[in-house]
Amino acid sequence: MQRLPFTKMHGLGNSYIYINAIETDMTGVDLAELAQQISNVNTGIGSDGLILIAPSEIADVKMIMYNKDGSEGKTCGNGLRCVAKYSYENQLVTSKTFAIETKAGLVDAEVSFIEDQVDVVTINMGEPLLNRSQIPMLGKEQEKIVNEPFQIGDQLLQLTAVSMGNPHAIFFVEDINAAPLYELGPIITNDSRFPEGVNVEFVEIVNEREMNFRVWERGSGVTQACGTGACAATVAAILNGYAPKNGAVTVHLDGGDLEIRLDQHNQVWMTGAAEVTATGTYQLNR
Ligand SMILES: N[C@H](CCC[C@H](N)C(=O)O)C(=O)O
Repeated sequence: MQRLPFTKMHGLGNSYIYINAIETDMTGVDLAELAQQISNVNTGIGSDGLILIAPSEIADVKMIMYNKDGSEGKTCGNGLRCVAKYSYENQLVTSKTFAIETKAGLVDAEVSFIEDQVDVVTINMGEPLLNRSQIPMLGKEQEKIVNEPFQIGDQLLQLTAVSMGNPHAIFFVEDINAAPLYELGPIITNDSRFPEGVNVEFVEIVNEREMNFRVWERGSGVTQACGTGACAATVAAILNGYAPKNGAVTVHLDGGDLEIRLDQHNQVWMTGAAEVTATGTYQLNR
């Protein structure tokens, strides 16, 4: 019976079970299966998925991320903030700025403190990808998908698609509380026009500096927050003229607020909280 030390952490309620794979040998463990098991709120610990903090040859640490359904994600904004917090507080890194490797590439993290605890983390999430082939999305229309008609069943929506290393379909609505999140989220996330699936976001513009946001995540369903989604939604708002370029936007997610900024070098910066919920040991092979 293998016992796995874990830390449960969340970014605005978007929680994952984190395993330090630098100290715990995960060789031979089926990570997709483990993600499904450990995420189960009844027979597991309960989370939106599994994240390993692993050795990296090109950065200070590596994040390996799985959604609740066992699908592997290429990157995860809330996960990156928690990986940064854990890495600093557990001496995996010594500087307060360091690099994290993901399947979508390298990101730079900076941790800031209240007393000796990491309270807020800023991540440079890199450059948004806008071309149809980069999302990826099928179709022969124009390369960038900005306010494009998107027929789903008997409803015609306006789609803006952005990749932050993972795919996001953003729909602007008048009232976030009336957004068809549970009706259309599970349908759009598996729509064949997105060959790798897609994270689905509904966004209500409050003003040019604020937006309300809800998400149906690829592989996890409705979560309390989605960091890459908040980045993608901010880029989409700028593309549609709802927010100023190089502006800072406060994104109000179900679980709290993220500060997102697109700088003059086309880099997307995300700042927000990262919190530890619990530590313990998980019994594998049950
Ligand atoms: N479901 C996403 C990964 C997690 C993203 C989200 N939790 C975040 O904070 O960015 C995907 O399959 O692309």
